[in-house]
Amino acid sequence: MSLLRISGLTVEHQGPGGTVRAVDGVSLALPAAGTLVLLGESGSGKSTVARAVLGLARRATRTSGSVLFEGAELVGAGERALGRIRGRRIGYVAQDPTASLDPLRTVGRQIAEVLRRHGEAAGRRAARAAVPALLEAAGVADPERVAASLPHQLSGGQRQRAAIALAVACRPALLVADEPTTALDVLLRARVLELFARLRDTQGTALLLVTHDLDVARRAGGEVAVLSAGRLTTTGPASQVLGAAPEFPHVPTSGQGGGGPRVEGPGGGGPGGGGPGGGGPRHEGPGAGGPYTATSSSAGRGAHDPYAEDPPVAKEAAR
Ligand SMILES: Nc1ncnc2c1ncn2[C@@H]1O[C@H](COP(=O)(O)OP(=O)(O)OP(=O)(O)O)[C@@H](O)[C@H]1O
Repeated sequence: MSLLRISGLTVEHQGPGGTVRAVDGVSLALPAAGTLVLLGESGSGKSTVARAVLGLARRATRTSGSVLFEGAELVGAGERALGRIRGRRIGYVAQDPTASLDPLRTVGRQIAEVLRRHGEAAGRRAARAAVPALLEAAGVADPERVAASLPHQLSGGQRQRAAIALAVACRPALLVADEPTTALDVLLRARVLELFARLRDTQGTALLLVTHDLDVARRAGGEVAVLSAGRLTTTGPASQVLGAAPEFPHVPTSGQGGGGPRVEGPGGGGPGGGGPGGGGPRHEGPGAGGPYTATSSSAGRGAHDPYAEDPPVAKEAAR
């Protein structure tokens, strides 16, 4: 039995301009301890699939099809049932780490609480003592200071790593990570991918990774599913779908279209420039080849904040 089996998932948003079919008949499977990368340009529907897995349907959204997680149907499930799964069996790292972190409590307190709630550490003192190692494993260089900080006192990269530590503190069976490395520099990006691989190897944590970045998709390994305008165009092992990874470190920078596998459009910025709705549309330059090619119609549609409407639920999901 697959840990996660998505069948014929279709999600439509009703807006003032009419109905947008963000996801159209997507079927995917992820085994326990597996890795599945959802790859696609901005607006292709990646985040919508991730939200459906978390049961984070928005108002004015119609979802059909099936999302089976550990044999339980999540499409149409009630908030109570979803609440038992989110933040316990499924950990969530959002594109924007501020959606996961409570702004009023220190990072250390938030992580310690998850550790206690999930029986990873007995008692307040043991939980607090376990926090720095968890932060360190998520790539935080000075874990004691970060644990004692409020989220706004941290840099964007530190916040993202703290959010990852929080999401994995409950030892979930599945980690859903939506562009978790977009705001990180290339070395931290590699460390986060290593962390995911270690979690898979040591705890059997499966990973559903959402990214627009070909390089991240290659390095994450596992299966890749390419989404374009809400539909799956290709699925298969990363090495087959995307070819071999270039030598590390490889830092795609500007939008000249030559050589590199990922090309930022003008204004897209380098690493760190791709926050929600930030920067220009991201797209592949000429010569990128492969199945992952942007269409100009969908590349410019990502200027919304995908979590703006439901921060409390997103926060709950990360606990
Ligand atoms: N609440 C909403 N109302 C209307 N349309 C929406 C809504 N949320 C998403 N969409 C549309 O659904 C499509 C898919 O959006 P989604 O956020 O899933 O894409 P994405 O591939 O994750 O993009 P990004 O990387 O920019 O987040 C886009 O066309 C988007 O504009």
